[in-house]
Amino acid sequence: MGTQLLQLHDVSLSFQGISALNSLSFEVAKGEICALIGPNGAGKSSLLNVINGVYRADAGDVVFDGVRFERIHPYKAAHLGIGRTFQHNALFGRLSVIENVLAGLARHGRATFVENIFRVGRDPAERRRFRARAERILAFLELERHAATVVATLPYGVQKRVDLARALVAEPKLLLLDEPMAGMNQEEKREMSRFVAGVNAELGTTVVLIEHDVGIVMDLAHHVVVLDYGRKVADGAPEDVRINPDVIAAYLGTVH
Ligand SMILES: Nc1ncnc2c1ncn2[C@@H]1O[C@H](COP(=O)(O)OP(=O)(O)OP(=O)(O)O)[C@@H](O)[C@H]1O
Repeated sequence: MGTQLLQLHDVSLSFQGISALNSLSFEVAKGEICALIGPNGAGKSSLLNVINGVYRADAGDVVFDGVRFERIHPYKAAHLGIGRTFQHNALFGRLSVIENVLAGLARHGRATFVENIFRVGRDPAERRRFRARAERILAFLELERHAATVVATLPYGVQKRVDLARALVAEPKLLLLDEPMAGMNQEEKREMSRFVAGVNAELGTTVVLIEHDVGIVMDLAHHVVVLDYGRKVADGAPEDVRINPDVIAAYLGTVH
């Protein structure tokens, strides 16, 4: 798929002497969907946290869109074009869907988050532009009819899509999704997969996602990286990774 958008070189990270990532290297090509899989505690979330600056690696470096860094502040990562959703719901439950989506632009404008959502920002042109962006993303994710709905009243699967909208409204080049389908039933998972595939194909966003459901991963991802105890055990096309004996031993045989 052409050039690399993200490269990790020998990244290591440990917590109080316990290794979470062990000299990990891999690359993500521009325009692909890359899935990170591996048993619980393998280091998947830690890896996303290093890429977007929540954690600082002990060693190694990251190159994103031609910019090399050993450490990066999460604000800077967002400005460079790295978007993120979290494993646990980080939405504002009492605010509406559009207010939550506007919160995804808080780091990108001149007005503060509160000014934006309550429409009292300093710059009316910016406010209009942000609202138009939020409305476009809601339409793309088929959330328009929920725009004014308080998030906490929506079904879980729809809330996860609002979380996706909030990450996407900033128009990231790279979208990091931490278990976007966790806790969903099969129908919700299929629906979410369809939206992630649509974001990738139609908006051109490169995606790195963590997902435990191997069936979903095999259908959705172009590229799969398998971690075990902070090390990479496989890296390749889904059809090759699926038959790799190390993967079967490390992951596919593990019950979650
Ligand atoms: N903030 C932290 N403080 C201490 N240890 C941590 C911290 N974050 C992660 N770890 C440890 O690092 C290792 C990797 O954890 P991580 O959450 O990255 O794995 P994971 O593959 O995302 O797991 P899961 O599938 O359960 O989310 C684990 O041993 C975990 O206990």
